[in-house]
Amino acid sequence: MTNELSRYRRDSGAKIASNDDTRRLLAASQKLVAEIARLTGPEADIADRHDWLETMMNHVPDCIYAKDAEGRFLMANHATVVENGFSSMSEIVGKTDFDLHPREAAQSFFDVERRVMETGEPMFDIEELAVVDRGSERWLATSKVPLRNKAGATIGTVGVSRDITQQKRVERLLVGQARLLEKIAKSVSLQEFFNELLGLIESHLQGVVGSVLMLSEDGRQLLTGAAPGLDPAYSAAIHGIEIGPKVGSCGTAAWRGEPVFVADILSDPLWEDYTELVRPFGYRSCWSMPIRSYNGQVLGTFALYSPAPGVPSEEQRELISMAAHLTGIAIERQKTEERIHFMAHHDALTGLPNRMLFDERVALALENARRANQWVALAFLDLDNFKLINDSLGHKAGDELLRIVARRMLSCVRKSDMIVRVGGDEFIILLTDLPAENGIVVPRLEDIRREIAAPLTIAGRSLQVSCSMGVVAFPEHGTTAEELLANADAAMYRAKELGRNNLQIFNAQMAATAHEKLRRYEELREAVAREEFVLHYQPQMNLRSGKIFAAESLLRWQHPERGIVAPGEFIPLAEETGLIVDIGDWALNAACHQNKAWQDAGLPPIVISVNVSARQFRERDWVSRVATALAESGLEARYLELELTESLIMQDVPQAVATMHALEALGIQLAIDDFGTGYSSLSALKRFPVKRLKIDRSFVMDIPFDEDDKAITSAIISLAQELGMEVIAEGVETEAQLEFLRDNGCNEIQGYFFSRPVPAEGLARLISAD
Ligand SMILES: Nc1nc2c(ncn2[C@@H]2O[C@H](COP(=O)(O)O[C@H]3[C@@H](O)[C@H](n4cnc5c(=O)[nH]c(N)nc54)O[C@@H]3COP(=O)(O)O)[C@@H](O)[C@H]2O)c(=O)[nH]1
Repeated sequence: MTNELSRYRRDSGAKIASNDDTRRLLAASQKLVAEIARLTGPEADIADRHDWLETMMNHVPDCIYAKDAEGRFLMANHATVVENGFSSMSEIVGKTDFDLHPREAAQSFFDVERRVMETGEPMFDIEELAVVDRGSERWLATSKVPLRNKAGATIGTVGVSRDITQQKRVERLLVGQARLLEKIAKSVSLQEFFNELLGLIESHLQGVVGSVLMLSEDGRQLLTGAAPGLDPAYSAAIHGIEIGPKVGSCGTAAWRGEPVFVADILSDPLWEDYTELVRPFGYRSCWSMPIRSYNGQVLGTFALYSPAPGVPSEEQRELISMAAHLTGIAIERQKTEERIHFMAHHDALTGLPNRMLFDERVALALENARRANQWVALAFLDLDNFKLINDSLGHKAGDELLRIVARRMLSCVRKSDMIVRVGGDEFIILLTDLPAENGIVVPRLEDIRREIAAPLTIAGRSLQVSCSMGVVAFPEHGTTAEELLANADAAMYRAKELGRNNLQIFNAQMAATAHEKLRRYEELREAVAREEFVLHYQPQMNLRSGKIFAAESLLRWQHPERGIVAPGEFIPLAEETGLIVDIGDWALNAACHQNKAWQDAGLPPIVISVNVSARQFRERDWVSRVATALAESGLEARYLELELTESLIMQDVPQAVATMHALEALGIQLAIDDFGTGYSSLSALKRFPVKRLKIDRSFVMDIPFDEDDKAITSAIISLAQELGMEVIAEGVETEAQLEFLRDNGCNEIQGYFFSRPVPAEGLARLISAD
């Protein structure tokens, strides 16, 4: 051991197994034992054997030594002599570790030797951490075996110590790397990761300090990520430095996108402009490596500073490279997580916060307002006629409109406020930090309405959109987010009822209306559960044959107290709440079963038509539900017709066409209901696999008096004929209407003129009488 050894620390106990090298050395030391016995015994004169043994021992780079029972050196090889600062063995013989080392270290060596002597058992590979002056460490693997005389009595120990510092450093580095990767996997903060990484590198390469600098969002500046070992004043001085072709090591490395290893800061031209800045801190060399993303984009720099001039060794280069690589992974990982978090909390189309983020923030906003005795305003906003724009100008235009509206709203609020897209064309506006007084909220929300209503151009068309708002204020209209949202919804409903394009502040009457709506919903939900429905049937007549060829099934609610309730009273609520899906399923199944029952009863077969709502049609398994209804009832598909409205189809034409083809493939007939009231494009119409157009009652109603209605009706009849479709007129109440329709080529009619909708038995009578 060298004179530099100032402190020794025993790190671990003995290991039972030894490695091959140790075994080899122990074998050699056994020979030494024998030789010592010989040298100290009566036959101490075999000089030749002594010579070769000494040569062998002195060429071994490890320390080999023998001590007596009191720990006095009996002999030591050349490595031991030199390590302890002597030049010949005679200088060390007779000395103990207490003469050579600090007491604590000497005691620990002696304790091991005493244990070996007492137990008679060797101890292998005791790892000892030796800390030398100036803090550098050395690791030793020491093995000690008992030294016995001829009679077998233990008279001391033989020891072998080898330097395993390099192996230990590599091990520690590998463990450190694994721990860093684990930290990346566990998504620890970047700060924690950087500090751990720099700690690892700095402990491995003593005398250097590291820094991680991150490139700013705009890619122009370097910002300090972590540099715990650098002088804080220096870190502060380079924070925000603009990258460039001659900006020290890091600024240049980030600019060039390649490593920049500067051997002498004080003379290198890259540091020319910064020598005065760095000089007081004493850094002389700086080796910087760009940190890159998976796709090669520069994210920052990893650098090592040393007080000594020079270029990095191969090992140092490898470490810098490894550190920059791991840092890149950690930064990318964090960016990915931030992106995922952002996507989960924001609307992809507008970039606005979504409902999830709103739910997370609103409770906090209310709590803050409560504590500060402030108000919070919450408004539901719905664009008027958005669907019309979306359907007529296409989804791309609709998306563009939503983005413009989002931008306009954002321009009217403060950073602390929140605009949330909750879906479709619905938004929530959350205004916070409001003084507790009336008269502030409405003007600010009216500003938003005005801004939204400003003219705009989309898809080459000039447009103006209005919106409706329902507004509540905390704490006046509710104290919890749920209560406020429900009341804002009620106010919004009222705004729509009043013809849209207005703002309504919540009031008690709205609460009553909302409660009534909720009550009606609950009642309808129970009606669905109890199947309190019945179908009535309205016959459809062919004027040429004079026979009923089909009947439209029309739903009625058999209310336990109110008796038969017309669909107009509950279908809108069912559609709004989604209950229509279950109700529609019930109606479809009931109609199929009834038609099959009529056929089984021997009545002439007719087609039964069933109304389909948009919500039903959008169900992913809708086609298979229809197939199931047919299979379960046993009705042949050709006796079922589904009535789809124009607006339903136009909501998503490609999807609707695909679903219609799937239904057609089942063998079902399709009809477009209320034709003429929607806005089917004629080019789209010819792609629809539709058998029949139903002229809406509103056109038939005023025939023969209204010239426009007559013109529209005859145009629809001609269109159907051109497209090879059947055409039926509904709502036919008079002979004059019937004559007009017949004269214009429409031979299928439905209406009170022939029959009102009737219960199943009534229709059976009509068909049998036919
Ligand atoms: N999704 C579902 N919607 C359904 C279902 N059943 C009905 N409905 C929808 O309710 C609307 C109103 O139906 P209803 O009150 O039964 O009115 C129908 C007829 O009674 C009425 N009609 C028929 N002929 C005449 C007439 O000569 N004059 C006149 N004033 N009214 C008449 O028209 C309604 C049928 O219209 P349409 O469906 O457009 O053919 C109804 O419109 C359905 O949308 C259901 O099961 N599911």
